[in-house]
Formats: sequence, structure tokens, C-alpha cells
Amino acid sequence: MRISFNASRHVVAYVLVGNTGMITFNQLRVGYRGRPVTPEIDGDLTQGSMTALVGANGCGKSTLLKTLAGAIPPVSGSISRPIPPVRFAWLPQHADIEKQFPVSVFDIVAMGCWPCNGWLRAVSRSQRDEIMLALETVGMDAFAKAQPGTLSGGQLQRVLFARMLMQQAQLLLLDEPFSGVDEKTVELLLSLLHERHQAGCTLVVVLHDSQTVERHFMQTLRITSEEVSWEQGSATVVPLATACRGEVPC
Ligand SMILES: Nc1ncnc2c1ncn2[C@@H]1O[C@H](COP(=O)(O)OP(=O)(O)OP(=O)(O)O)[C@@H](O)[C@H]1O
Repeated sequence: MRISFNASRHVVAYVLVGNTGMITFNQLRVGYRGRPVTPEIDGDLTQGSMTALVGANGCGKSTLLKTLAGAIPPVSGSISRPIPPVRFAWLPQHADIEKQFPVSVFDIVAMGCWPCNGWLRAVSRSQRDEIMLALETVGMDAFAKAQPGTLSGGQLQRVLFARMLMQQAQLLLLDEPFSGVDEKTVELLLSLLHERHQAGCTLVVVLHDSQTVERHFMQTLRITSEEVSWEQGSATVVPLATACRGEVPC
């Protein structure tokens, strides 16, 4: 069974569908205050797929991710989602705002426990170990007590990846996760994404680097002002070797 939110009728409709698509776009248009910024989008994000979302600046990639995350409603059409809903993690494009929080790097990663703990329960001893393992995985364990405001952009991105690992989400939405990140760190973060994919997660990643798309993604959703197209790539999705890696289940 999947759930479908239809923006034009402001109703939630329950529909019985096959088990092939985790998420289905049905004549979907996304945008703001009733004005679409994309052409119609149709198609499936199948469970366990790894999709690169590409297109020119301003074509609506971030808007589509926001809509997928449920932060804004579709302008028209609908998104069919699984029931029960899957847990998702969303790494927005401008996460710099988190630098202002008066918390430690450890606390930022601990926020990934909220789906399990709720807002009030403190992290358990075993979760503390998992948080430190996630920080170690991204090479940031030495910064556990640091304030996020003292980190570089790439270091903060590693920390946000560690938090994403803690969320144990089945659907990962990442908006330009490698912007401002050095080559070695990109390789590390890509390997973590491949691991999540191999663990059965569904990934949608906004990217501008065509080489990364070709090398690592089997499917591309391309948005232009005229049309939206799905392209199948030739990448073999194999995890890269990493220096340090922790196992966090999906
Ligand atoms: N909050 C908003 N209210 C109204 N319009 C917006 C809002 N945010 C973005 N837009 C507009 O929606 C269009 C799509 O923006 P979006 O951020 O989704 O593009 P994008 O493809 O992610 O671009 P980029 O590659 O530059 O990140 C743009 O024309 C933008 O000006």
C-alpha cells in the first residue's frame, strides 16, 4: 500500500500499488506559492536505486528535494509514497546555518538519534559509541568537542554525513553534498554513499560534476526548462576502498 498526497485537491489518498517503486512521481510539478518551476515529472524511484539529480542552476533540483522531503507541497500532480512511511535523511544545500548552533560536533551527530530517541531522551552509552564510530568513519573523531563554528566547510560536511549515518534512514536526499569538499573527502563520502546503497537504501543526490555522475550513478534524473528525462548510466556501483569505515545498519 502506498500513500499519495494530491496538492490540487488537498486530500491524502490511499492507493494499493505493486511493490516495485518506493516513490512514484505522477505528473508532478514542484514550485512555490502555486507557481511551478519544473516541467511535469513522471517515474519511479525504485527501492535501492541510486539516482543523480542534474540540471542547470535554477531548474528546480533543490525544490524537488524539498518536495520529496515534505517541506513544501507539490504545485500539481502527486508523489506516491510507501506505507508505512520510510525514514528519510535530508542533507540540504546550505547547511552552513548549523555553524551558529551553540553545541559541539558530538551533539550535532547525536541529533541523528532523534528519530529513535525523540527530543527528550538522552543518548545511551551504546549510542555514544555509535556516534564516535560515525565520527571516526568520516575522520572527525578528534573534533568531537569542537564547536561547529570552528570547522571548515569540508569538515562540517563530514560531520553532517556522520549525522546522516546515525539517522539510519532508508531514503537519503542529498543536495550538492560535495560542493567545497576536497577530492579525497569526496572519495570518502562517495564510498559511504555506496555503502548505504549496498545496505538497501534509496539515494537521490543533486550533483553538478558529470564525471562523478558517470562514474558512480546508474540512473540520472535530468531537469531542463522544457522536459524531465530519466537516463540509465553504465556505472558499476561498487564501493570504493576507504581508510576507515564503521558499520551502521540501514
Ligand atoms: N523560497 C523560494 N520562493 C520562491 N522561489 C524560489 C524559492 N527558492 C527557489 N526559488 C526559485 O525556484 C527556482 C528553482 O530553484 P532551485 O533552488 O530549486 O534550483 P536548483 O536547480 O536547485 O539550482 P542550483 O543548481 O543553483 O542549486 C529558481 O528560479 C529559484 O529562483
